Parts: sequence; C-alpha cells; structure tokens
Amino acid sequence: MITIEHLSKTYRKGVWALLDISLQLNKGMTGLLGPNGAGKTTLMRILATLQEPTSGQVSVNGIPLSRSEEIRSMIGYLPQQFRIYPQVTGRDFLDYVATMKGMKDASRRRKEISELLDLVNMQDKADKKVRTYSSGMKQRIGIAQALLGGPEILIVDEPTAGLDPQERVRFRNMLTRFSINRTVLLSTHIVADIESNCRRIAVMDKGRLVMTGSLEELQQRGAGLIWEAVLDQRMFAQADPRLIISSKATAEGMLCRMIAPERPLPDAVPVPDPSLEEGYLALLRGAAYA
Ligand SMILES: Nc1ncnc2c1ncn2[C@@H]1O[C@H](COP(=O)(O)OP(=O)(O)OP(=O)(O)O)[C@@H](O)[C@H]1O
Repeated sequence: MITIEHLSKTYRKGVWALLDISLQLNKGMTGLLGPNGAGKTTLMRILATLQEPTSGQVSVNGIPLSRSEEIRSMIGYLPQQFRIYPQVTGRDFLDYVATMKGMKDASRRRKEISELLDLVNMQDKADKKVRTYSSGMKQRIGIAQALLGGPEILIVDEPTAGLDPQERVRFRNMLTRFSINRTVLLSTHIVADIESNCRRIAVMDKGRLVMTGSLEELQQRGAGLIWEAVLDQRMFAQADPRLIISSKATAEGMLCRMIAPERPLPDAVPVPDPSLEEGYLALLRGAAYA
C-alpha cells in the first residue's frame, strides 16, 4: 500500500508540478489519468525515489521514501522513455539489470529471467537482438525488467504510447494479469487505456488531483453537460471548436456531440449516457464552468 500525503513539487519558483497531492494506492490497478504536463511523471518518479518532493510525505507499506534502498526493492518502475541498447539480446539486457539490482547468484538470475520471459510472452524472442524488436516487444522487456526481484508494486508511465492497437490490447491484458496480486499504478492520457482494466482511477490536471474514484464516477461527471445535434456544413464550420468533442458525417449533416453547461444550440438534445471519455473531458473543463 502506498500512502501519499500533501505531496508537492516545484521545479522552478512559483511553478508547481505537483500541488498538495494526497492519495492512497491499494492492491489492484489504479489508473492515473491526466493531460500532458499534469504531473503524472513527476509523481511516479518521486514514488520510484528518482526525484525528491519539495514537501509532503510518502510511505510504502509504512516505510518512508527516505529509506530508498528498501523502497526500491519493493517497487518496479517502467519509465515513459524506456530505452534498451539495441545491440544486446533481451535476455542479456535482463541479466544486466538483474546484476545491477544486486542479484549475485547467476543460476537464480537465469531462472528468474526465464520465468519473467514466459510471463511477458517473450521467451521465443529473448535471444534476438533488441534492434529487431517491435515497440510492443521492447515494452514487454521493459515490464520484465521492472518485475525483476519480485517487487509487489509496479509503476508504469504511459506504457502504450507508440504501440499499435493490437499491441496496446495485449499490453493492457498483461498488466491486468499482473495486478491481481500487486499494486499497479498506470499513467496515461488515453481514457481507453484504463477503461477495461482499472477499478480505481485518479485524475490529475495542472499538478492537482482533481478526482479519485471509480470509472462510473468519472463517467457521471459528464451528466447534464453533453449534448447532441445535427449541424449543417456552415454551422459546423462556424462552431466554437472547444464546443464540439466528436462528430460523424450522416446524410442529414454532421452529427455532433458537444460539451457545454447549458444547451448550446436550440436543436441540441441532452445525451442521457455520456461515455467515460466525455466524463473525463467534462471533469477537465469543470473549472471553466464553475
Ligand atoms: N525537469 C524539469 N524542470 C522543469 N520543469 C519540469 C521538469 N519536469 C517536468 N516539469 C514541468 O512539470 C510539470 C509536470 O510535468 P510531468 O512531466 O510530470 O507531467 P506529465 O503529466 O507526466 O506529462 P506528460 O504526459 O507530457 O509526460 C510540467 O509543467 C512540466 O513542464
């Protein structure tokens, strides 16, 4: 369990990458959702003990972040820009990381690496050079390196960026399997990444935690704010681009979904069941409507 209390971080005077974040992360997968620059990477790097907060406390199973050696043995981290030297094989790379993590016994290393390669379904490619891997395969090796040493907590920063749709689905399913007995924190700015596999979500925006709760609660944030109307070409071209959140060409014109605190056009009808994505957009726009 990770307990975060009043965590703040500033890189430059007056600009807060994190502002008074309090959050508890339990077993299972939590989705950390937020637009670019929300502070997700900063939060994850602090949890992985790679950066120090400006103020606030974090403990992992009761142990403070200042005991970084112990924390690192409990946490596996896959950074956003995960790079592997292209000339080595996946297996050799994992062996290198395991050695760096202090796993001295070569036969135990071999056994654990083999088990992890099975887990991420990379056993058959493990002896090929990394330069021959797809983005998805590199990410799977990335997860394997994060899991070396059997950490009970896994922190994964935007892992699906750059993956094709099939690899995305495979990767999400793999994370879901891992989260059964572990605490997993998955950051993303793509709602679909958390839709199928996160029971709990935390949404950040401009360094603040703007919501924690279930997917249903996020979806509900769109209630009363999403509208639908058919716009002809002229109306569509003239509409405020912030108003329209999706559109579909139909025989009658452009069928548009709009986001607004009040009926935006005389013909607009309220959407009774906004999607999760619409709930997320409504939440992010919330401050603008207040
Ligand atoms: N090393 C740094 N020096 C100065 N400012 C930084 C630094 N790293 C991040 N920031 C700023 O802190 C804020 C949060 O950035 P962060 O990378 O944590 O957000 P993020 O939610 O992970 O965004 P992204 O999805 O784009 O990675 C941004 O305003 C960013 O410009």
